[in-house]
Amino acid sequence: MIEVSIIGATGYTGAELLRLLSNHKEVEVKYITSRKEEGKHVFKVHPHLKGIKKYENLYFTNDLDKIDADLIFTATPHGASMEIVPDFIERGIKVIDLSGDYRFEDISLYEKYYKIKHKGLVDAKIAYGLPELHRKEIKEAQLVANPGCFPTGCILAVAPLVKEKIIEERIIFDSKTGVSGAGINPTETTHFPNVNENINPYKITTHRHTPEIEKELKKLGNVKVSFTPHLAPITRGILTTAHTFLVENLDREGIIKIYEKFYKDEIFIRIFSEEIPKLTWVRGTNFCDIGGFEIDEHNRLVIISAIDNLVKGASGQAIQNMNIMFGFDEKEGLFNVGLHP
Ligand SMILES: NC(=O)C1=CN([C@@H]2O[C@H](COP(=O)(O)OP(=O)(O)OC[C@H]3O[C@@H](n4cnc5c(N)ncnc54)[C@H](OP(=O)(O)O)[C@@H]3O)[C@@H](O)[C@H]2O)C=CC1
Ligand SMILES: CC(=O)N[C@@H](CCC(=O)OP(=O)(O)O)C(=O)O
Repeated sequence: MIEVSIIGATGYTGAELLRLLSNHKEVEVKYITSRKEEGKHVFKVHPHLKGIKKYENLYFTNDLDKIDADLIFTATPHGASMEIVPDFIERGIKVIDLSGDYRFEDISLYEKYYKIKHKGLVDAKIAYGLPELHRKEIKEAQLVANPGCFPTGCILAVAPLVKEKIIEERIIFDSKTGVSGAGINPTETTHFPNVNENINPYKITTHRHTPEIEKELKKLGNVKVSFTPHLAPITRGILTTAHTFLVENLDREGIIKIYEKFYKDEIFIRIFSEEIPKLTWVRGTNFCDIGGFEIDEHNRLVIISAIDNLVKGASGQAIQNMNIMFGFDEKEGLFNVGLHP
């Protein structure tokens, strides 16, 4: 049994950590933090958690100096995490950061896209927390940089193709996301009448997840990544359509075999050879469903992936990383089926 604490537990990913950890056999939640809800009981801020026995004595605190645990999740915005994480690292505590602050080995790339000055990486082993590609590093890390939601769906959709070098360098990702990806604070962009009955493209060529996807895929092979996100009138989920171009004449069955082999030991990757993945199949789950595998007459190979942005795209993946870091069963607290329909 380990103790964990959550910084930023009023937000969407913090709340999702609490929801998923309520079922985790190896974890007690010791501290949860908030600046604006200090002193309040967890059930007051998150009434959907009411009745969870292990949270009966859990109150929000804002005293970060007193926080300790075997592991701390920082579910805080980028820029805020780098102010908080170094102190925990110096105190020898393991940390999983859900923001983008520690995802880049090259800080100048971070600064270019996030448009903020980075305070510098910490003196500790840092792993990029995508278990399907970095399980060994995650196991040995003191700090895990949990991947971005879009990068999770995009990278997993094409990793086998890049590794096998059977596609051209250029890959185009078109992703549709649910509004919870934007966090708990409403904005003009997330205002209901602006979202409802619309599909709104945004940051069409400049989204900060583009370099994250590219630098990770470059570890597998040469790629040039183009990425465009769209806000869809749904609460959870990211559906990604990946457009790739085959360099040799391969058939659909051959491609599917490559995916099945690449992901054969991955419990959270489901390959669909016939059906096209749907967001409701993964809603509330840690699965990344992959399908499509159709090839047009110009050798364009289209792959579709579906994840829940709050689970495999954030808090579920963070718990999967925690399970790896502490040697727990990787499925613990995470193996459930989607809220379909
Ligand atoms: N939503 C998603 O689908 C995904 C989000 N992420 C990333 O995870 C992180 C959290 O996202 P999300 O939960 O959506 O964000 P929210 O805006 O919903 O929540 C952020 C939380 O962080 C706390 N917080 C904000 N600033 C500070 C600060 N300076 N110091 C301490 N606490 C602070 C806030 O709590 P309070 O105001 O109560 O103090 C708030 O509850 C972000 O970096 C985000 O980019 C990653 C993948 C997916
Ligand atoms: C709908 C929406 O606004 N989504 C967010 C993704 C948030 C996120 O996951 O950010 P990080 O993974 O980088 O922390 C966006 O496009 O900025």
